[in-house]
Amino acid sequence: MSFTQKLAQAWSASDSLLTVGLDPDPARFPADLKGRQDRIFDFCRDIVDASAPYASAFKPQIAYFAAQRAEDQLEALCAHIRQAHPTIPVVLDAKRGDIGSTAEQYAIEAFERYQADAVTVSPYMGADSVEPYFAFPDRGVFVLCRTSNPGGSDLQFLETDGEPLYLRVASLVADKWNRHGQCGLVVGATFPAELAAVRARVGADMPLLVPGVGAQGGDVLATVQAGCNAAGTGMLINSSRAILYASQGDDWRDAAKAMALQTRDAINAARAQKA
Ligand SMILES: O=c1ccn([C@@H]2O[C@H](COP(=O)(O)O)[C@@H](O)[C@H]2O)c(=O)[nH]1
Repeated sequence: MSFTQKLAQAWSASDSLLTVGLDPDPARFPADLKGRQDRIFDFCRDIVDASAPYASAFKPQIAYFAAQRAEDQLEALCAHIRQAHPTIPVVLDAKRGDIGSTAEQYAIEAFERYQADAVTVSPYMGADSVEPYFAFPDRGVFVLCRTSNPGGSDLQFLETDGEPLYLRVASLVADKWNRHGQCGLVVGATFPAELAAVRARVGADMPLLVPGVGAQGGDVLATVQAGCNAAGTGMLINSSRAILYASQGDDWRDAAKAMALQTRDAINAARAQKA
């Protein structure tokens, strides 16, 4: 089954557009995990299991694992999700971008080592830097377009031939790079007007990975109004820290579960309002 099919089934089966972001920061871990050797895996596994009923995707951010020399725990986590929650796709947030020969290695890392269903990449180095990912046509490739951070405007808003660069990226991906129907775009929830412009540019079918609700303050209703397609889907709305660190007390698993439910319900209330 392709990534796109798996994602469509996950949206439908879970009735959720929530992507739970996995950004494990040991400095913010609850006390009961202190001293455990595999605490990054243990923390993420329990978050995954608690939030899975409300999630249609998981998004581990690779830097949080690599910084702690915990890539083996990321491998184990991806294996756990495949085994315990096989219908929920894993989007590896790696934001890679390099020359083709190196990109081949990054693609192998994402799709063979971690067996991710999809990966995030930077478009900045152009077509040959993303081509190696397309050699895995059953996997998803999310290209950075209009990122959620304020500094994203430094380059993404530059005018090129009368339109901002992020819209050129959206057109390039939709018209040229999406030969296998496997591409998506990353567009921040913190910029709903640009999210609407991207949706209008790429049409209804392209999935948009949308970080920025929760800790970054993006508005859920504005996000859904701007980015959902007519079927009420089309987006992976990501929240990481707001769910992961909903509590640092003994109730952290229940608090994460409750926050995932609350976020899923807020998104669904906005979908109902849009319909
Ligand atoms: O434009 C982007 C692209 C990626 N991210 C990533 O999403 C999460 C957001 O975490 P929160 O705690 O929900 O703010 C994080 O992994 C970022 O690296 C993004 O924020 N913006």
